[in-house]
Amino acid sequence: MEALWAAGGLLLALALLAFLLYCCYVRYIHAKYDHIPGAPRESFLFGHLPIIWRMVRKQEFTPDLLLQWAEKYGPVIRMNAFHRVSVLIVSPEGVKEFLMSPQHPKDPIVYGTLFRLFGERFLGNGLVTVCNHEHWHKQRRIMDPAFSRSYLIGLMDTFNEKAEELMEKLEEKADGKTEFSMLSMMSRVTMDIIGKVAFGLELNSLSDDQTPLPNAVTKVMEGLNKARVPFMRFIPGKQKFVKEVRESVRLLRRVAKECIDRRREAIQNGKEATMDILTQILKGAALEETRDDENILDNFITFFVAGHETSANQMTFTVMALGQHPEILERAQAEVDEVLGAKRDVDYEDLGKLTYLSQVVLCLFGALAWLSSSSSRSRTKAGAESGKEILKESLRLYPPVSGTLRRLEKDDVINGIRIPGNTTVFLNTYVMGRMEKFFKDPLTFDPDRFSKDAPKPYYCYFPFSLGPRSCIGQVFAQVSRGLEQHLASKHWASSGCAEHGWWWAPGATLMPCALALFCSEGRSPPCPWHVSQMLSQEQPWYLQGGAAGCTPSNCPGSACLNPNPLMEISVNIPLPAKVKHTGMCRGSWDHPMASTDTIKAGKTSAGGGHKPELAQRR
Ligand code: HEM
Repeated sequence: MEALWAAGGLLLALALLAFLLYCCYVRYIHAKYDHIPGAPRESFLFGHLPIIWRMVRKQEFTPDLLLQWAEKYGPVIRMNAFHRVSVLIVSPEGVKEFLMSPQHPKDPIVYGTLFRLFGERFLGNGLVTVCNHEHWHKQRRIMDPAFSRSYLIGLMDTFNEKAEELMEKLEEKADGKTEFSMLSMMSRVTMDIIGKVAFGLELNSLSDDQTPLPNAVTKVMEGLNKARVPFMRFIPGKQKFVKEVRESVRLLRRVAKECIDRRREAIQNGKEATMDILTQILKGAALEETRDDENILDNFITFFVAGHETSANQMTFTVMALGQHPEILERAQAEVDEVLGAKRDVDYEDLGKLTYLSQVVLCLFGALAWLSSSSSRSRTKAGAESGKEILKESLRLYPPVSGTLRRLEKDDVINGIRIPGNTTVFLNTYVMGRMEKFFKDPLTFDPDRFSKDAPKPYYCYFPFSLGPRSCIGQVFAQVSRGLEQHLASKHWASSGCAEHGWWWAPGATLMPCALALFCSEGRSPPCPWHVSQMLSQEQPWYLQGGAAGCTPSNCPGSACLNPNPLMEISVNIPLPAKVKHTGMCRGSWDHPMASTDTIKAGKTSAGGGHKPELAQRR
């Protein structure tokens, strides 16, 4: 017994000693980095983590904290977590240094966490996550031709076809009553397009939302967002979810394998291989000395994940922004009318002329052409002259991928501040895109800031990243650029609340949350925040769409011109019986293209993310 006590005591003493030594190490790290400005640490050990945890708990939007820090402590800002220090850099000099040179690899500590998802191999060593430069370069060189101009010209038919399918779906829904989630529509169309053009798969997720592969991708994205919660995998009550995510990852890899086997067989049987991403992946694999099938599967998943959600989010954000700015919408419409006229399908050559939409590559324009040709809008030159800026501006304020991380291996000096080697460096386009220092009046949506005569935002704007590791799918992403036109021409729009702005779900990518919208011309939009409040209130609520500070007591009755029975349809969650009346005021949102947002955020799988302060800054 005594021996047991002694052993226990010894273990305790050793643990204490280890802890003390660890504290000394943390102290040493603090001393090494404390010359770099940063917010005060909340805790010796946890550093700045408690601030972030608190925000995550309150479902606040963490990139806004970085923005505050950048403005207060920038351009080089220290962030502590245990013995690790990351440095956020918000200077063009720093962005240039870290993104343009292959000398600074992606940070393996951060990207390594995407190798597996809840224990299942996920992105592995695919193109986004691979950190070893040689390995990355070999893969990228082989994939690049799949994104060349000649390849993209060959894809026009597919894009036209998918665009038409989407437009048919939207037309079907546009009866002024039917509710649907715009984000989910965008997600499905981008998934169908990537499936087809990258891997020759007909997913048909736009017409059938029960197809297994798209559902698995959605589940995996949800898992990716939730995986940020520490020890999520081991939390009781989350086991079912974790199991579903793991099964989805396995399903993706299984489908990938079948698809690859089919393609290999076809090639062996002498069939001419389509020049798509899969062919390129296989070509790359064939050049390797040892075949690495797992790496092929990594890339299959990488393209699905990297390609579809980012594009869908960007499309939806842009649609929302256009909904808020009818005058910009009109200019965009004018351009499409002018360039496409009555054409139904769009040629590759047309794309260059749609300057407003910045070298649009994908042919959602096919449908747009048709839609705009049926419109009676007047044709002006204004749109064509100023067009291409909208999407750039949308990506400035709402970049789906907010930033990227690099590893600084040796000491360096940026903006006169010495950064020690072996540090994670964080470059963030969301933060820089919202700083007054780089963009005048940064929270105003103003596409003209990207016009051809305006000063170029060098190294402070990088929604597709910059340099060698920039987005290979940038041109694919332009699929979105037709969609706004369609939405423009059909009076689809979305809205936010003057008080609460848009909802965001910070996750693997930035995604808009309050996205279920339906085409309801002439109807004023309710504010998602107010609807959510209404749902959680005890007393009956009088909903006053979009107006700030609306309460049952101050609802000015007569202002509620538009008692709206459809409100109940437009809210995803069944309204409690106690909601007696849902009138909507004709307030600042009352413009001819008003439509309705409904609540998804905070109550749904989107993860919720709401930050009231955002609104004032939009
Ligand atoms: C609006 C849409 C998109 C945005 C905003 C976007 C943004 C980005 C960003 C910021 C990166 C760098 C990531 C990092 O440094 O960790 C990236 C990389 C990448 N993206 Fe995209 N992307 C979009 C669409 C696409 C599409 C459609 C595809 C595929 C068809 C794609 C495939 C990739 C790949 C493979 C990489 C890794 C490139 C490399 O490291 O060589 N992306 N993207």
